[in-house]
Amino acid sequence: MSSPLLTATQLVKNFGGLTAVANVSVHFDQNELIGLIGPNGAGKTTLFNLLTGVTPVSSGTISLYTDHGVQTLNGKKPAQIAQAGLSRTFQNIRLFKALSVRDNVRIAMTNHYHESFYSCLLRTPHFYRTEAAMTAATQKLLALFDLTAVADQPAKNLPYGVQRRLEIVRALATKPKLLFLDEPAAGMNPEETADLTRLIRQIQQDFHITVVLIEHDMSLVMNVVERLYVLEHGALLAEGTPSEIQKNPAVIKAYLGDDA
Ligand SMILES: Nc1ncnc2c1ncn2[C@@H]1O[C@H](COP(=O)(O)OP(=O)(O)OP(=O)(O)O)[C@@H](O)[C@H]1O
Repeated sequence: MSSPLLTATQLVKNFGGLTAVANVSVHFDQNELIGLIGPNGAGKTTLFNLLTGVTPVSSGTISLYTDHGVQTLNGKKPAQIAQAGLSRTFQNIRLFKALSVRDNVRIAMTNHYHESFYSCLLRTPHFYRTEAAMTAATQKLLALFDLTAVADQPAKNLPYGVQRRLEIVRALATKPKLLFLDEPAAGMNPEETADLTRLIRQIQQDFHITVVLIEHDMSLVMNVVERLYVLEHGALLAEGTPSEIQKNPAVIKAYLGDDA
């Protein structure tokens, strides 16, 4: 029996007269790999923005199941939501381009390692223990995702597909329970997309977290996810396994068209 991780109930987002998300309810269980698909402008990124606190909801509730009971995420800031265990990547790459690969990962980690101002200033034993723990955790992540050889290079020197991989590693460095990936394969060549498919599976196996993926590349989505939500015009059109979605007449009509 799967355990719930996050539920969002009747989410609405209005931008002036436009309803970008219309009464959408979704639930994500622990260790699930979920896809979110839909035509351009369907409301997928807006839904991610609502769930991660980037955009406030017009109405609806977002609840996170934790070891200490159910926590509502409504009204929380992105940093508080990240602290609660939700992490994400964006459609456009957002790295510190001039910093090294290692520093990009290390900075993402600082949210998780708490050090007081005085501890930093006075260089207490606790400060050195935290520094050592961050160095070890950074090295482990870089090794796991095949980035050790480029650890000292500025992020901007990496090929596009590797920059995207680094973004995912940065999101993982915050130790999330739930990872949102917004079109991770956008702009990738077939070889990079195949690498990404392996990477997403590896994250599932090694980190035991829930991954929610927005993706236009149907072969990637259908290959990787266990369950899918389909949005159209801001509303939920369908939910099901990849094979159920591929057979769903409403989805075929609205979205998959001749590709189904
Ligand atoms: N900040 C905003 N202000 C006004 N309208 C917005 C804003 N953000 C999104 N929208 C509108 O909301 C609708 C949904 O946009 P959204 O980006 O969520 O769609 P999407 O499914 O992610 O599309 P795509 O696949 O093209 O990325 C669109 O009509 C978009 O123009």
